[in-house]
Amino acid sequence: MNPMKVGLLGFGVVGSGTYAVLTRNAEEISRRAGRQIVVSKVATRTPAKAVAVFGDRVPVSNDLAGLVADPEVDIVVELIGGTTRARELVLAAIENGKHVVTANKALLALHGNEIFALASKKGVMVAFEAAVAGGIPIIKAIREGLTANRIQWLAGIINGTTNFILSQMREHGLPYETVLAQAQQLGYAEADPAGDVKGIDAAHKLTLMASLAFGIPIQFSKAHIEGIADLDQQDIVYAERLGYRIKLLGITRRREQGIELRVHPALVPNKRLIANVEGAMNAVVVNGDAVGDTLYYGPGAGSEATASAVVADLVDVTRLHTSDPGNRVPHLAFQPGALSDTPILDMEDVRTSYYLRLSVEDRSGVLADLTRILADHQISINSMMQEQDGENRAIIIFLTHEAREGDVNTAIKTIEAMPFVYSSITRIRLEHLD
Ligand SMILES: NC(=O)C1=CN([C@@H]2O[C@H](COP(=O)(O)OP(=O)(O)OC[C@H]3O[C@@H](n4cnc5c(N)ncnc54)[C@H](O)[C@@H]3O)[C@@H](O)[C@H]2O)C=CC1
Ligand SMILES: N[C@@H](CC=O)C(=O)O
Ligand code: NA
Repeated sequence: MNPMKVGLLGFGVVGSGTYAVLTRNAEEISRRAGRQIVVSKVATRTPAKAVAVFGDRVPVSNDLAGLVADPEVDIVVELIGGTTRARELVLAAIENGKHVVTANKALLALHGNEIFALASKKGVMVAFEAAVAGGIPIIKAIREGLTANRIQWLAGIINGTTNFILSQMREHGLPYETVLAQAQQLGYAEADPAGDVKGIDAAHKLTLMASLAFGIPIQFSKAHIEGIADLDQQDIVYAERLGYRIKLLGITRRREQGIELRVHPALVPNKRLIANVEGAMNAVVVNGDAVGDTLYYGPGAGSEATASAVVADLVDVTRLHTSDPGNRVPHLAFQPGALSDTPILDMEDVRTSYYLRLSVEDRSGVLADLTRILADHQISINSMMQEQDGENRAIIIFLTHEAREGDVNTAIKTIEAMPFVYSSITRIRLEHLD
């Protein structure tokens, strides 16, 4: 049988890893796929690196539009990143009847609905395992392995850079800026790490997982996104003393009124497996009504780890490309005509627990006033800690039971206006993950 011909767009970290894995494991991959999968063409902005690898065995150019139009290419692998040029090329490839494999979570979070609709119309596959949690086969797990379940919620550490930063801050007590520079040096962070530290990269991945879990269109613009830049070292230390770790979590949960879709730092009980995921590793917990909790752990980034997912998609596409498009696994796990219009909840309507830290005057009556204000806003205290903070000052930390975010916001404003409160309140959500 003729080999399946792959056109590679981009030859950076993931592009070069994809070629390395495809080549090294060629024999096993063809035994699995039923035929050989070969890179037949490469197009990238600066071809020198690829030319050095391919020599004259494979044509390498900077003609990306030419590659997606080439009748000899069966599958286009988009690994250039970004959302403008990548969108044009992916749509053109689909228009030309080619299957697409991409690692580009930003592209799919912003333009996935359009891309999947066109792909369904054209009867081609767009595979994206590498786009969420890199090498962890989480798309496969949610879309196929858990298909019997009504998924209730999922939560994940889905950005390696921020998890590395938080781990280093906790273990070595280093300030945020120092650790971020370290993450950049080690190559975990992007050249511009803003998307990582602001939580945007995690929100791209979470938005895709929410669609797969709940059968809703991709709605990145409705995600609530907070990053880790404002986290204070002292809260990492207090959290530890209270039996928690602070993690940047992506959480999506089905509620009666709608779906929560949020990325923010959170205290997680340190007895939870996910609280012990350290460094640049990723992990996702998925809760289904039949199976209960399942946990997926592994490298969310890196050249060959991400390539592992890209190549798995290539094998899937190779196995399935002659199948009836109507019988393939739907892009978003649910049939395109069966997506639901369940709304994404406003952050004000999210319910969770909270860690609240504030500095107050140390005199009688203060605690009573604080607890009264919290009670007035339907916020019930689970536990509290108090310690001296210089003369006549005390630091108070409340851990609350589940409360409505909007009520917590109002209570915080009321408390901050009290004359005996010396600081703004530090509020970090607390997730029991049950
Ligand atoms: N690096 C990683 O660990 C992971 C990356 N990804 C995703 O994989 C994709 C690729 O990432 P990397 O390989 O890390 O990036 P990279 O920056 O190492 O490589 C990008 C390649 O595409 C080329 N390129 C970029 N823009 C281009 C344009 N407009 N026209 C022509 N060529 C262009 C570059 O010259 C380079 O060869 C991105 O979407 C990224 O988000 C996903 C999971 C993990
Ligand atoms: N910058 C990302 C790379 C993979 O998606 C991360 O840090 O996780
Ligand atoms: Na993955």
